[in-house]
Amino acid sequence: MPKSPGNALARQVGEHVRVYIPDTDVWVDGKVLDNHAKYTVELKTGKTIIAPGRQVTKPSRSQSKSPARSRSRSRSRGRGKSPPRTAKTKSATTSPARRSRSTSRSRTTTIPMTSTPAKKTTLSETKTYKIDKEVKDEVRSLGPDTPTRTSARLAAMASTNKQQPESMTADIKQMPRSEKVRKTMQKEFGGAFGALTTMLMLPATVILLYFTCTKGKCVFFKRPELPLQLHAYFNWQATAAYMGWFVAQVLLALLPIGRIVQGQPLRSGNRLSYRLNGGLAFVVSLASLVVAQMYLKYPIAAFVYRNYMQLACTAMVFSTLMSVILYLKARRAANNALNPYGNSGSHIYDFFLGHELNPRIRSFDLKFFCELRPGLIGWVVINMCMVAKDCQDNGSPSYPLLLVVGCQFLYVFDALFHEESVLTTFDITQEGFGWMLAFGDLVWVPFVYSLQARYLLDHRSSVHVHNYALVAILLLNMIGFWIFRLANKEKDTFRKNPHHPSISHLKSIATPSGKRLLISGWWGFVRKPNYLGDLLMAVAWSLPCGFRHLPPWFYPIYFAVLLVHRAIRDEHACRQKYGDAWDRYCEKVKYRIVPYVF
Ligand SMILES: NC(=O)C1=CN([C@@H]2O[C@H](COP(=O)(O)OP(=O)(O)OC[C@H]3O[C@@H](n4cnc5c(N)ncnc54)[C@H](OP(=O)(O)O)[C@@H]3O)[C@@H](O)[C@H]2O)C=CC1
Ligand SMILES: CC(C)=CCC[C@@H](C)[C@H]1CC=C2C3=C(CC[C@@]21C)[C@@]1(C)CC[C@H](O)C(C)(C)[C@@H]1CC3
Repeated sequence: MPKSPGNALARQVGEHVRVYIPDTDVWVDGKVLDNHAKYTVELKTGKTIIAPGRQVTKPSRSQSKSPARSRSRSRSRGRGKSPPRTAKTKSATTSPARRSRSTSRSRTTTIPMTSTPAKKTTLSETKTYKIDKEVKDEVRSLGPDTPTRTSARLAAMASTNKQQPESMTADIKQMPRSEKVRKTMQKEFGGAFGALTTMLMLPATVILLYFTCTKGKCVFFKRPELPLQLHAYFNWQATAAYMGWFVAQVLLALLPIGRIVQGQPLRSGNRLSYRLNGGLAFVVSLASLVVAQMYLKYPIAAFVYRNYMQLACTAMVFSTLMSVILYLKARRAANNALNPYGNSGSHIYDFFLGHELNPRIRSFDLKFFCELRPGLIGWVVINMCMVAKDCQDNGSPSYPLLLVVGCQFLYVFDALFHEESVLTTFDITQEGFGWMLAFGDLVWVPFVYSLQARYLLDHRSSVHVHNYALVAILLLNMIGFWIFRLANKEKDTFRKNPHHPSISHLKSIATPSGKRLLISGWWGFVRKPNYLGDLLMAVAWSLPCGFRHLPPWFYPIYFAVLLVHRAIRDEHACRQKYGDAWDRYCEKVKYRIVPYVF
């Protein structure tokens, strides 16, 4: 590169240039402020950046390659062959995750930036290129302070690209196209033995919780008297009712009403489409049951109360059968559809964790459906049946019961009306659909999460909570809900469109995968702010039950254990995905869920 007299570099002060930022894998526009030894460039965001000559070019020059790549290619094949307005990405990382993929195949993703097909941005991965550490650190340290790392042009397009917001996630993303799913080497949950034990323990817990805490008694530690007759666990009415409920939910989900959106990119590079009509299913299901109970006089509440255990047992058998079918189906699925964490070769372990990631029957996504419909709506139905039963037995429902049912109604209503957010959660993007999730969705959620409501009905006479205390509990629930909702919304919006105006002020860091991590806002407060909000709500739902008995506190205790374990699992997955960028995030945001505690 020709140098100006003295120590000055070729690009003049005041000249508009483009700077290549290694860790971000993008070029950014800026203006030269100083050109001695290294360039000092002012970016459009107002920040300045110090970069060596090899990272700075004229805007007109093709940015289709990283500087190192460009130089080495130009020697052999001539330079600047790619069309202008493209950004070639590369990795300058030394993360273990990255190193392990040392083959560094070149991959290309084409992103529609506007409605004009000619204007496309091409991102692809090139081989690792070395950059002197001092400069890399300088550039890297600028990262967090630079809210928008692509050029202003990309950012402007992104924020106006309303038709295809999801396409914008790809401009910072390198999607592995046809990577083979690796064998699961490290097993979680204690491997096959742990999986088998869990599959026996969880149904036993559902049964024990029911029989140890019913009307008139609630003794968790005493040996329960379990009935030995089959009809205490199964009857045809309950089986028919459960199957009717499930089929009704499938039919509602299949209604050709509601937006179709795309999920996060899969390993194959594709995205799955999902129809969003959970809100409709929720309203229609509840309205139909209310009409049937109140106007048609079907004794639904009494039936659900009386057949609680039989309904739960039917759901257990059903979810287990479904998991067997899912496992058999998964064994015939394409390799890149498999769950990398449930591909160990052990039948028990893979059956438990889910061998396939997103099993579908045509366009009907079974995991997405089960996560939100039969179990979650079923939970509200059971709760409402407890309220109706309380009215029938006592003339009106108690305030503590109304409070708990109201708070949980809000939680489920929120999930169904923000159905799209679920597409960026751990369950949908990374968890296979096996026994654990099927049982969790179809049995655990409706029949364990409704425990507080059933307790408040069965022990109405022994629960006394002052109205002021109820107001304080409501407040706690709303604070939890507020944190939960905002945190989930922040991450969800960021994942769908990192340039969205509502989150453009948030700081984030680049990762070798091309995806960025939020490090300010809620995700800069703790690493799992959504879990914090959820836990506060869990406590608020048990407080109205008082402290006389343990079973109504089962939910927050289990939930704390689940979330701590889940946070650790997710961190492990994130460390694999994001390498040392994840460690930098952990250094910056020290606590996972509760500041100064965990
Ligand atoms: N009621 C219940 O029983 C349960 C409720 N929940 C709730 O479900 C919700 C979803 O939870 P869950 O799916 O476990 O986890 P998250 O919604 O927290 O999703 C985890 C993913 O978010 C991404 N991520 C993590 N940190 C950042 C960051 N700093 N910036 C951007 N993206 C980040 C990562 O995925 P990537 O980078 O690949 O996008 C990570 O794998 C939570 O609100 C939780 O409370 C969860 C379990 C049970
Ligand atoms: C013990 C056991 C069987 C564990 C399985 C865990 C499941 C019960 C939970 C895993 C993640 C869940 C989520 C929700 C419900 C519980 C399960 C299935 C969720 C649908 C609740 C409503 C929220 O708004 C949510 C949509 C964010 C959430 C997603 C995760």
